[in-house]
Amino acid sequence: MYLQLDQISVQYSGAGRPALNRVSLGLRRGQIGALLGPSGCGKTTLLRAVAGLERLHGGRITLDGRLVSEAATGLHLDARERRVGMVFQDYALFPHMTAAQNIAFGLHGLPRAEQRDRVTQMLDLVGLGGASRRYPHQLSGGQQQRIALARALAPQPSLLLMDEPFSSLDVDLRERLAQEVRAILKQTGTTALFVTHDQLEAFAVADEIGVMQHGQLDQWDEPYALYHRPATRFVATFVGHGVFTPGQVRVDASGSRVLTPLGELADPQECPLPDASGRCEVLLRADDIVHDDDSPVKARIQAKAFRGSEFLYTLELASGEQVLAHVPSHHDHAIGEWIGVRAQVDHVVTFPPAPAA
Ligand SMILES: Nc1ncnc2c1ncn2[C@@H]1O[C@H](COP(=O)(O)OP(=O)(O)OP(=O)(O)O)[C@@H](O)[C@H]1O
Repeated sequence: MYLQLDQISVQYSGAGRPALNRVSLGLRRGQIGALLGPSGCGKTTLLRAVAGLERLHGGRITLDGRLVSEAATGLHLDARERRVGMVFQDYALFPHMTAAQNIAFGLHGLPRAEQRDRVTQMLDLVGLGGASRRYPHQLSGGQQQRIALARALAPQPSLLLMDEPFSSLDVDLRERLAQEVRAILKQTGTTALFVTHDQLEAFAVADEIGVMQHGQLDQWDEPYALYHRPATRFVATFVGHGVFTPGQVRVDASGSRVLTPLGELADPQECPLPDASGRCEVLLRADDIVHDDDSPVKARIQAKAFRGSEFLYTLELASGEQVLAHVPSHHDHAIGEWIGVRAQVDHVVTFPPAPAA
C-alpha cells in the first residue's frame, strides 16, 4: 500500500478516551479515500496524524514505502518531511497575495522560471488560467477553493489531505467542484484522503470510504460494498436511508431465505446465518421497497419528503413495522393513505437481533 495506517491510536491529554483507537486502513498509489462519520468521531484527528500534526500513542504509518510515524519507537517525521499537501474548508489563502503568488508559495526551492511554469500549469489545471493576478477577495468561493487546491498540488505532494474542502460552498457548486477535484486528482495521479460530512460527496469522489464512530473505523471499503454489504449496524444505518425489520432465516435444500413482514427474501451468498435460532434483523433500504398497487402487502403513509424526482415515504405495515421507500414523485399519495408495497432486495443484509434495551 502507498499509504498504510496500522492500528493507529491518538490520545489527547486530559481526554477520557482515545480520539483514535486502533485504526487501520490502506490506500494504493493514486487512490482517493474519504472519511465519513458523526461529529467528534475522529476524522480530523486521523488526517492530522497522517499529516504529522499529531503524535501516535499506538501503531504506525507508512507513506510511499517510508515509515513516517511509529508509536513504539517514537519515530515522527514532521509535516514538511512527509511532503503532504493540505486543503481546508476555509481556503486559507493569503489575502495580500495574488492567486499566482499563493500558488507559488510552496515552491521557493525551485528556480524562478520553473516556478512560473508550474504556477501556469496549476492555474490551467484548475481552470483558472486568466485569474493569476487576482487577489482572493476578487475570486468566488469556488474559485478560491480551486486556487487552494492548486497551491496544495503545486509542490507535487506525496499525499493530499483535505478537511471538508467543499463544505463552505453552496450545494450546486460543491457537487460540481467535487467532480472536478476528482478529475484533477486522477489526472495528476495524486493519492488523497479527505474528510466530509456529505455521503453523496464521498460516493462521488472516493475510491475507498471509511465510516468512523467513537474513534474507531467500522469499515473501510469501496462505496458499493459499503452501501450493499455494511459491516456493522452502525454503517448500515449511517449510510443511506434504511430501517431494520425482524426476520427469520430458514435453510433448506434450495438455499437460505429470510422471512420478513414484507414476504420472503432470498440470496444465499449474502445472507449469513446470524445465530443458531435463525432470528435476525434485515436491513431494508428505501430503494429496496417498491410501490406496487398489485402487491398483497399494504402500508400506510406516515410521512413523506419531496426530493424532486421522488418522494421518500415513511410507511407503516399492518404488522406495525416501519419501512422507508423511494417512490417516483408522480405517485403523489396523501399521508394516511394505504399503498401496495413489495420488497425487491438484491443484497440481503442481516444482523443478529439487537440486544433488548
Ligand atoms: N486538541 C484537542 N484536545 C483535546 N481533545 C480534542 C482535541 N481535538 C479534538 N479532540 C477530541 O477528539 C475527538 C475527535 O475529534 P475530531 O476533531 O477528530 O472529530 P471529527 O470527526 O473531525 O469531528 P467534526 O466532524 O465535528 O469535525 C472529539 O471528542 C474531540 O472533542
